[in-house]
Amino acid sequence: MTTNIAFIGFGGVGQALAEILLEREQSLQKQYGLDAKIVAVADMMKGSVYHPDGLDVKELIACVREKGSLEAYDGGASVTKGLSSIDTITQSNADVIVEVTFTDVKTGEPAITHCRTAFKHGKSVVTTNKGPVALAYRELAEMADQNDVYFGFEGTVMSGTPALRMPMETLAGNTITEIRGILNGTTNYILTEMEKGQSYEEALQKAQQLGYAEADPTSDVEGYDARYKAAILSNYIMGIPIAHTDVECEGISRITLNQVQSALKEGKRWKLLASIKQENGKVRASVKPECIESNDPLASVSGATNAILYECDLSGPILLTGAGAGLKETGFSLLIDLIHYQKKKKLAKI
Ligand SMILES: NC(=O)C1=CN([C@@H]2O[C@H](COP(=O)(O)OP(=O)(O)OC[C@H]3O[C@@H](n4cnc5c(N)ncnc54)[C@H](OP(=O)(O)O)[C@@H]3O)[C@@H](O)[C@H]2O)C=CC1
Ligand SMILES: N[C@@H](CC=O)C(=O)O
Repeated sequence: MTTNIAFIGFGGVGQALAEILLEREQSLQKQYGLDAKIVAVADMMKGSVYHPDGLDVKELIACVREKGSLEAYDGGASVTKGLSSIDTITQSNADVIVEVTFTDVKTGEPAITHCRTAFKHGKSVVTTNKGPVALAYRELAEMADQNDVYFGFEGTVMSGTPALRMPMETLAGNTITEIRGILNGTTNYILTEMEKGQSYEEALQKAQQLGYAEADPTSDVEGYDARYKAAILSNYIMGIPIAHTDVECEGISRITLNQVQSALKEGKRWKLLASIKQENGKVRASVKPECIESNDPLASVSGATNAILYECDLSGPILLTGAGAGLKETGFSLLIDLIHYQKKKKLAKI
C-alpha cells in the first residue's frame, strides 16, 4: 500500500530525503514494502505544491535548486499551489508529515504546532526538528498514541547515527545512569578545523556551507542545539522529564585559536561536551567546553562526527560514534523512521 508523504520545510535535509526516496524507490518497495509517494511540499520562502496522485521528485528538486522556488513547478491543472504549511497538513491526502523546518531553540515553534495538527488529523510525523521532542515530547507522544499514529524522531540526536533507537531497543533492560557525548557536529567541526590552524570564523562558514549548521548558527556555537539534545536524552532515553533550561549551557564562542592549539601541544583537545547524569530519579545535565586528555574515549572524535557514551548498569559502558550532522546522513534518519512506520503499519498498529 502506498504511503503518501508531505514535506513541511524543504531545505537541505528535506531535499536529501527526497533524493534518497527517488534513488532507492525500487529497493525500498522490494525490501521493506515501503512505497513512498511525495504528494506535497510546503516551504516558507520556496512556496508550496500539492498533487494527490504524487509529485515529480526530479522536477521538485530542480525547481528549488535552479530557481530557488516551487513556483516554476509545472504539474498541470491538478496541481494546487500556495497552500500554507497548516493547510498542507490538514487538507492534503498525506499519511505522513515529514517535519523539517528550522529548529527554534526557544519555543520549538512552528514545529510543535505542525506535529499537534498532524496528530489531531490522524497523520503520522517523522522529524529531525529538535524543538518538539525537547519541549513537548510527553504531550506529543501521548497524542500520537491516542490517535493511533506514528511519531519518529531518530535524527534529532546525532542525525543518522542511531543514538535514540539503539539505547531504546538494543540496550533495553539496562538502567542508563549517565550519558556523556559530543552532540553537535558544527562545533566539533569548528574545533577540529581550529586545531589545523583555521580561524573560528572560517571554520564556521565552512560548516554552514557543508549543511551542518542550524539556520541561525548561534544555536550551535552557544550550545543551545546540544542543550536541546541533552533534554531529549533525559526525557526520552532516561524517562526523566527536564526542561531544556534546566541544562547548564555554555558554548564554544569564547574558545580561542591559541587555547585550542596550546591544548593540542599538551596532547589535549577542546570538545563541547554534554553530560546527563541521573541519581534517585533526578537528572543533572550540562553542555560546556572541556579540555580533555588524549586517552578520553571522546578525544579522537573529529570533524562533524559525534560520539555518545552510555553508562549501562548491566552491559557496562557502550560507545556509539557516527555522523552528528550532514544532509544525506540526516535524510537517512528520516528514512529509517519511515521504514519503522511501514513495519508498524504492516503489523496493523497504525
Ligand atoms: N542539517 C543537519 O545536519 C541536521 C539538521 N537537523 C534539523 O533538521 C531540520 C532541517 O534542517 P535543514 O534542512 O538543514 O535546515 P534548512 O534551514 O536547510 O531547511 C529548513 C527549511 O524549513 C523552511 N521553513 C522554515 N519555517 C517554515 C514554516 N513555517 N513552514 C514551512 N517551511 C518552513 C525553510 O524555508 P526558507 O529557507 O525557504 O525560508 C527551509 O527551507 C532542522 O530542524 C535542523 O535542526 C537535525 C539533524 C542534523
Ligand atoms: N546543527 C546541528 C545539526 C544536527 O543536529 C549540528 O551541527 O549538530
